[in-house]
Amino acid sequence: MPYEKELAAAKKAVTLAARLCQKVQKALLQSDVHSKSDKSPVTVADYGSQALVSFILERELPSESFSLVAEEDSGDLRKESGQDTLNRITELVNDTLASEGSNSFSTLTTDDVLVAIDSGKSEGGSVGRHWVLDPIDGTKGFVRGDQYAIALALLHEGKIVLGVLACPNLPLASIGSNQQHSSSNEVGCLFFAKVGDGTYMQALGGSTQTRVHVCDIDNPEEASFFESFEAAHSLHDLSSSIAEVKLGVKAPPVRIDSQAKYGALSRGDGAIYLRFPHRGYREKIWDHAAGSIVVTEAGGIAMDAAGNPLDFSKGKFLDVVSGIIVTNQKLMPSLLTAVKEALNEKASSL
Ligand SMILES: Nc1ncnc2c1ncn2[C@@H]1O[C@H](COP(=O)(O)O)[C@@H](OP(=O)(O)O)[C@H]1O
Ligand SMILES: [Mg+2]
Ligand SMILES: [Mg+2]
Ligand SMILES: [Mg+2]
Repeated sequence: MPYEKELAAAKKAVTLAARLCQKVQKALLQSDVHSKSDKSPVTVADYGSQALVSFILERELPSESFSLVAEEDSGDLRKESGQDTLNRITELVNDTLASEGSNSFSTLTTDDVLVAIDSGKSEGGSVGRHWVLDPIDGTKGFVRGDQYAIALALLHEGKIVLGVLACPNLPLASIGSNQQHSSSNEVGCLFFAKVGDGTYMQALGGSTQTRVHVCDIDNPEEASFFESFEAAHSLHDLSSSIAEVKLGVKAPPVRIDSQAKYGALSRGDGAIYLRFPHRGYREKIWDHAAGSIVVTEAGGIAMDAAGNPLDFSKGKFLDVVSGIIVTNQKLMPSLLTAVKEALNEKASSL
């Protein structure tokens, strides 16, 4: 089966990175540092997650040439002022590797950690294979104690062929706004997809996997929609005018951070995800690579606001027209029409 060993390595890497992030988030919430706008613990988890994923992928796939496009770089850690942070990251990475329980465990030095982080400097592109990583997507959610994701995808000849999404705080039960209250409050989901093979979900750290599908709603009035929690990341007014006014969606928006939105959509928790960044913002491939294949392999579609497919082959930026929209096959035509109308109205009112 194509990409079988890559998928196994990606799941292992992301699961370990999630363990590191959970530990840091717990300490962060207990120490209340997040309310003091001290960014260092976040940095520690972002860097630690990136170092771990990079290290595990190279270790598990030694025969392949390794290229990684990732969000973070080690610049600040190489400065005098970054020494303490680097020591803390190295300790976290080694503790997490030790918890893996394998015999092949080796202790990493601070230099090893810097090298692992800097493996993420690749520019990607349309030729060859490149891993694409967001070590913590939804950093603001992470600091708040809310949703975040570790998002890893494989780009091959310009197409995303595999994606793994760990969502440590996402309930295993549905979070859609139309859902009945669930008796289970267990959290921690791992979504994964390979091209042509469907999307699966399992409990983070568990082994039983279930195939998931986007919802099959065709009446927008019965749909619900996801958007960013952060209004700075997406125009909430525009989403409301599209979903509520134009499409007649009745349910209130479900606002959560990170690519957990793609994961939730892939299992049918809601029907639509709308993202309209403020003018001038350029999307990055790591913010959508894993999420988009998780949704498309579950039967959904992700496009830009003009109806173009997402093109991950142009380097680290994902250039889109006006925004990103995601839904099932049945709703996409009416969603596209509503989006075009709303964007035209917005343009003519400026
Ligand atoms: N002004 C902006 N507009 C749109 N997206 C932004 C933004 N500033 C940051 N982002 C991106 O939004 C991502 C989080 O998305 P969401 O709002 O869905 O949680 C961030 O990922 P990181 O948290 O990995 O930096 C970041 O890449
Ligand atoms: Mg991100
Ligand atoms: Mg990030
Ligand atoms: Mg970031």
